[in-house]
Order: sequence, then structure tokens, then C-alpha cells
Amino acid sequence: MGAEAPRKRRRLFFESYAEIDAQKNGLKEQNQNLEVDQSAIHQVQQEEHHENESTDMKLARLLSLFPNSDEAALLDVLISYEGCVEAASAAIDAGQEDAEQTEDSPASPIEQASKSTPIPGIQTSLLSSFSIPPSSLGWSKPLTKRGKTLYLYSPEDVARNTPCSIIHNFLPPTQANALLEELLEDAKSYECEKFQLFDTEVQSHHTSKLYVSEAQGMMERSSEFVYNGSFRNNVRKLSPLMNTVSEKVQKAVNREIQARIKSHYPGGKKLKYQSPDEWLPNAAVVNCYTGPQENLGWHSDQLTYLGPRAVIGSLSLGVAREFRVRRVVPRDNDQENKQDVTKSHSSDRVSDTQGQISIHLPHNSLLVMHAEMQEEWKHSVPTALTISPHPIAGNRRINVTYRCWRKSFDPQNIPRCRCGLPTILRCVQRKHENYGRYMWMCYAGYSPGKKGCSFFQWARFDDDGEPLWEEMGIRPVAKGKMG
Ligand SMILES: O=C(O)CCC(=O)C(=O)O
Ligand SMILES: [Fe+2]
Repeated sequence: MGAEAPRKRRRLFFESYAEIDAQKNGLKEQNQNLEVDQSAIHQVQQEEHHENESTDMKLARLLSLFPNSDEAALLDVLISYEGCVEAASAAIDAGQEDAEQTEDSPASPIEQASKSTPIPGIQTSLLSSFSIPPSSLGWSKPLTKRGKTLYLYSPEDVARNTPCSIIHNFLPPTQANALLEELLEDAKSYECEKFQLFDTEVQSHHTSKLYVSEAQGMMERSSEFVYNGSFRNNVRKLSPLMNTVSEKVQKAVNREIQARIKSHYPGGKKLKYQSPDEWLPNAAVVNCYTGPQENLGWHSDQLTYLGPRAVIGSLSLGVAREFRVRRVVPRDNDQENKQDVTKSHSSDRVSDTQGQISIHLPHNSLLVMHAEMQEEWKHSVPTALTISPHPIAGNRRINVTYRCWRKSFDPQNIPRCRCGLPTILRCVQRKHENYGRYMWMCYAGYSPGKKGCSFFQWARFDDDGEPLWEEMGIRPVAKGKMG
């Protein structure tokens, strides 16, 4: 089968829609700050038109192209390509062609250490049923060979090749097990997140719950918080054990931040918009994945309460799973229009087929997602072919993402849209001309049962990521830093 070049990306997930809607609504409003040209409007409209196809329909199309393939594996590839059938099918085609070619160059030490051959006791992803060709990562030296996903296990490799760092055996074993037991019990009452995509209510493929620190006044602060589309009036308090662990996470994450700044950032200085303050976790999202099929799709974390250049500490307990990261390649419209889309290196293909990196997350490991992560990368927890049962958790994995919700980003401080609700903060990851810009936008359209308004406002911050409300023309607010 000839590899048909992908034309337009089709997106499945809310995370991408938010960006499209923000641009479209901003254009309608002729917002003074908006600088998107007519070709961008056209592109947004075209993309929106394509979005309306259901996932089932997309999967059916993919199945008709690859009738001998496993349906679940095809779905996984489809999800990895954000719902774009053309990109998924081109990637599978190219992967199959690649597999037919003989290997001509020896693997690098990292590749040798991380071949896609499953290692006993280590989860393999459905995605590895196919050989997906990565394209340019925008880095001088590609990390993966064509057709390979880079599998990383050692802290050195993770720090060198991703926007994360990892600490294995983070807690004393008895404490890790006690926290696991406590959260497994709690997780019995967790629910899937629900959110709205056009007329359809969609739900996450795993369960989760938000916890906040009572000691840091978060119960009072949290009354207006929104998380993943639903109002969290049933938010839980961090337990004494979660608080104890939180303090350890705090120390470790602050150490890792300083090490990262020294070793990775230009001039050994924090990034623009990154907070210079100590990282103080005051909220935690606990995720529970039961069995190999439960997963979390490609996304960047919501920045609304974290502010720009956020850092997150993510503790894994129970069954080991894979955590995938991939860099978001901004699409350049001009380049795209000039290129012949039937050629295998069209810009769509470049942005659609970037390499993925898989980080192995064993029980009792702390992954730090650094300040460059949310704006420039996406991450996911893919479905697994096999998992090794954990002596305490069985087939379940618990993940605690500790977060620092900044006071200046509390709902009462951030702009409200015409629905009367606090807006959400997003960063443009795709459009080249607006790449890296932040925006406030209406969130209601993505909450089940609610229709959104067209509110849109570019966001401005000082170098430390504090909102410049007056410059945004919104309204002055009392200065506050960390929560
Ligand atoms: O389960 C994990 O390791 C990742 C969780 C995550 O990305 C999230 O909660 O946003
Ligand atoms: Fe996340």
C-alpha cells in the first residue's frame, strides 16, 4: 500500500480544540491583540470541519486500510496521531516499509540499551506493534532511528534526552507501600473525568481525584477551582501521609529544579516566566490505572492555576507503566503551503511523525516534569500489551502529581469570560506565528452541559511569570506570589 501523505491534522482531544477555538473566537472578536492572518482562519475552519468525524468512524477507516491489524493497536496509533487517520496510516505504511529494509547502521549505546524488544517484567506498549517513523525533533541530532521509539530507563538518559528527571526508589520502601495501600483504598471511589467535545460528552480512560492541602489554606481557596471541565466541590484533603510525602517531594523537586537550571538552561539561569520562588506543592491529582487498557491520552497539563513554565512532581506507585513524551513541533503555515503534500517530508508529516520517547516508571519513582515540559512537549500514559502484577497493587498503578497552585492564578484573580466564569490559561503550541504565546479563554464550552462564549485574551507576564493584568487591559489585582 502506498503511503498517502497526511493533509490536515485531525484532533481528538480537548487540549487541541481549545487552541483552535481560541484563535477562531479571537478572530471573530477582532481582538486588538490578535495577530492571526486570513490563511490561519481558513486553516482553522478546515480543521474544524474535519474534526466532526467520530473516533469510531476514524478507526473503521483505519481498519479498512489495515484489515489484518489488531483493532486496539490501530486505535493506539490513531490516538498517538491525535485522531488524524492520514497521519496514522502514513506512519504505519512507512513503518512497514522500514521494517522491510535491512538495518545498515549499528544502534547507538542508548538504542542498544533500550531496544523495543520487551524486557521481562517491563510493560510494552501497543504502539510498538507498529514501527512508527519519527521525524525531525527540531534537534541537531535525531534521538531515534527511523521507525523506533527511544526507551529510557536510567536517570542519566532521562535527564539528557527529555524535559524530565527521575529519581528511582524515592521513598523508604515501607512508606511507599503504605501510601500505595492508602491510595488504592481511596481510588475505589474515584471516577472518570468527563468533558465535552462539540455535542459529545467524552470521558477519560482512567480514574482520578484532586487533593489539596488544608494546612496551606487550599480548602478555602478551592471553592471556585475547576479541574478538567467539572467543578470540584468534592475535592479531598491531602492525608497526613500524603502531606509527609509532599514535604519530601518538595525538597527533591527544588533540588532537581536547581540542578536543571545549572545543567540545561541558557546561561545557567531560570527560564523566562519560570517562577524564581521555592516550589511549594499544595495540590495533588491522584490517577489510578486499572489493568493494561487504562491510559491517559496525549496532553499538556492545564496551566490555569500553575502559571507559565510550571514544574510538576509525579510519584508512581504499583504497576510499572510507560510514560511517553514527544516534542510539539510548531507548524509553519508558509512552509506548509509551499511544500508538495504528496512528498513524504511535507511539513504536516514532519510535525506528525516526530519521535516519541518512552520513560519507564517503576513503583516508587519520582518523575520531575521541568519548566520546559508543558509548553513544548506533550505526554501520555499509553495502553500496555502486558503488565507485571504488583504484589500490593495487582494490576493497578497509582500516580500522584504534586502541583504548586500559585495564588496570583486563583480563580478570583484571573479574568472572567462572558459566561461569568474564570477563564483558563493556555499556551499556543502549534501555530508558528503565535508559538509560545499564552491566552486566557472561556472554558465553559468544554464542560458537559454548558455552552461557551467566545471570550479570548492574550496573556502577559513579567519575567517571573506574574500576570501583568494592567498591561492586559483587564483590571488591577493585589500582587501575590506563591500560594
Ligand atoms: O500517570 C502519569 O504518570 C501522568 C499523569 C498526568 O500526566 C496528569 O495527571 O496530568
Ligand atoms: Fe499530565
